[in-house]
Amino acid sequence: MTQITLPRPDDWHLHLRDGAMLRAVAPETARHFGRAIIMPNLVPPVTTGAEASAYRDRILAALPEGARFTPLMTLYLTEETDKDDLVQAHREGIITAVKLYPAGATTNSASGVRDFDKVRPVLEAMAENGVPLCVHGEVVDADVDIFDREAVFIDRVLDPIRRATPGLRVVMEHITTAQGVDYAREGGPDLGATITTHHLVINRNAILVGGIKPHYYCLPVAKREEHRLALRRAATSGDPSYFLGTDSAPHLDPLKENACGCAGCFTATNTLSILAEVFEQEGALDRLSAFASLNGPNFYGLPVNSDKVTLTKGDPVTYPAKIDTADGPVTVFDPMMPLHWRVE
Ligand SMILES: NC(=O)N[C@@H](CC(=O)O)C(=O)O
Ligand SMILES: [Zn+2]
Ligand SMILES: [Zn+2]
Repeated sequence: MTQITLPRPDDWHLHLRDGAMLRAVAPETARHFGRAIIMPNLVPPVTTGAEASAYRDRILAALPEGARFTPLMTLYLTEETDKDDLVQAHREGIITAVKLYPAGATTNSASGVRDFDKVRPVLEAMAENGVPLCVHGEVVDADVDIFDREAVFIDRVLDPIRRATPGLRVVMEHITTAQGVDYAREGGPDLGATITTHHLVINRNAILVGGIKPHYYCLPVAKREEHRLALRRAATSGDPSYFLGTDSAPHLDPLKENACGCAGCFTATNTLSILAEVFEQEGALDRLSAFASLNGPNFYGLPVNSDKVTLTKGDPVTYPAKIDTADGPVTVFDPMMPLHWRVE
């Protein structure tokens, strides 16, 4: 096969940031994707319907002329979240989902949830009103090894929340483990999971072998090879539980190449070429559309995009090593392999 055509893909987990960074990265996603779930972890976070609406306007203003890209907004869940404002923002179509960050788990998560009992009434209102909860699934307890934080979160936090809140629709964001893959598969129609592009490509060696490679550091941190292989089987299976959420998470290079570097891989620029390469390696090009274009809208109850994208196989594609923002450069994720699929 040298050409594939799919319904225009969507990105069900994306960081666009704000200001100069937003203006630089929004066109990178809008070039290939129809919609994206926009993460609310700005500083300060997007916590109210009014803030989500204003942020959506800033995103639309940052898009190139003629772009057909729809940002799907989220609210950042805090222990102070006003459930009436949340439900109203969802009814009015301002927000598509709500994001749960355990406090301290990742970039800009200090305002996240510490005591899960405090958000129980909000979660119940979300279940009643069909508002999906997107979850960064890692515990932050100092005694839990960073490579175990996702698996422990499933047992200690996620499973109890789901049992206590029947009907709550949950997306396990950026799963990185075989345990995440298994839990998502067995969770029924109210549970889905996003998988990033980079976790299909790298295992934890990418971060540490031959020196510290800050551009491969993200959260949840990449795990052992057996977990990467489980993610590849899941993503390429066609199973409706799994869909693409790139978690493209730009940080300025000086903040990554730093004694305390930020977590996040910036993959918006070359994601579709990487995915086509991965799916071809797995003999699953015919299932790329399920993962990138169909399963996400089906989970969220949205129509599949009506326009198409075509990828053509040929000589290795070129893409910039970095993109420029008015505040400095951002390194594009290097998949450490040639990419042969060009997006037309
Ligand atoms: N994935 C990351 O490593 N970083 C994300 C936050 C997140 O998605 O956890 C970011 O905002 O930079
Ligand atoms: Zn996260
Ligand atoms: Zn993220």
